[in-house]
Amino acid sequence: MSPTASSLPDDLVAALRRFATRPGVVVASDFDGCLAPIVAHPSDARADPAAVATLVELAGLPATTTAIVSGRARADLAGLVSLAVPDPAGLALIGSHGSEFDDGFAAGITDEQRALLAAVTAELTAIAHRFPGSMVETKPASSVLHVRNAAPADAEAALDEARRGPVTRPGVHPTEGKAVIELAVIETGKGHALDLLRERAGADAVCYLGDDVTDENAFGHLGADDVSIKVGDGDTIARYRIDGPDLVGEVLSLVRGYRSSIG
Ligand SMILES: O=P(O)(O)OC[C@H]1O[C@H](O[C@H]2O[C@H](CO)[C@@H](O)[C@H](O)[C@H]2O)[C@H](O)[C@@H](O)[C@@H]1O
Repeated sequence: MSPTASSLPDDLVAALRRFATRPGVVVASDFDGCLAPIVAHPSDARADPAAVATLVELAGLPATTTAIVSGRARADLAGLVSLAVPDPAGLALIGSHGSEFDDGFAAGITDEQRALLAAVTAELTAIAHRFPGSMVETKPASSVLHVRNAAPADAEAALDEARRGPVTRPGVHPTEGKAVIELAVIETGKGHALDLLRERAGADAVCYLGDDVTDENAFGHLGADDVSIKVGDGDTIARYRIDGPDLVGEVLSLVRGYRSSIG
């Protein structure tokens, strides 16, 4: 298949062409805000089926590893991905901000951490009850206070209560994202997940797309031969930027086109 004209920036197209001709590659993307547009309720997020299908097709090419690296719990991520492509064979799904691989947790959870998570979840739930529109999402090693559907003043007050309360507990690792504050009881990092994918595949280069604060950690693990792409607005250390999730499918499709056309 030969790549066609693109609405992507010229320098990004050139970088993707160089990337696709490397002997071994990893192509990975964040989920929310990249493969799936941001929506009001986490359970309503839907990935672009064509973009996910392209990742699956890429995974079928020689020396090509593909992955979705998400902040979501892996089981939640797997459920949403299967709505787009029922059998995403070959596509690695990594949840909990890079900690939850197909083969289980990179780091185990101790009884002490489990107790801390229960306490933190109870505190966030109490905060959510006081601020209408807020809600708590639970994951295997973290809990998230969502304030996207709260009035602006309530949203800020809820986040402040979390920052002054459960965030200060020893052993809690807070991350702020898009209308959320997430409290984990283990250290997470999407960059570490990319390092593992690169190492396991013996890859020469990695291409990663991300839109949120936790994706900056992933971008920080990429080097000169890699392609880092920020999706949407906001400060970033990524080398390239595209306007929004609508263009993610185009990036993946271009890589597939270039990579399928090499001998
Ligand atoms: O790493 P990602 O795949 O981007 O996951 C990051 C978080 O995504 C979800 O929350 C975000 O998307 C929701 C649906 O569009 C939106 O309502 C929320 O405001 C966003 O923060 C997910 O719920 C979190 O668990 C992920 O950590």
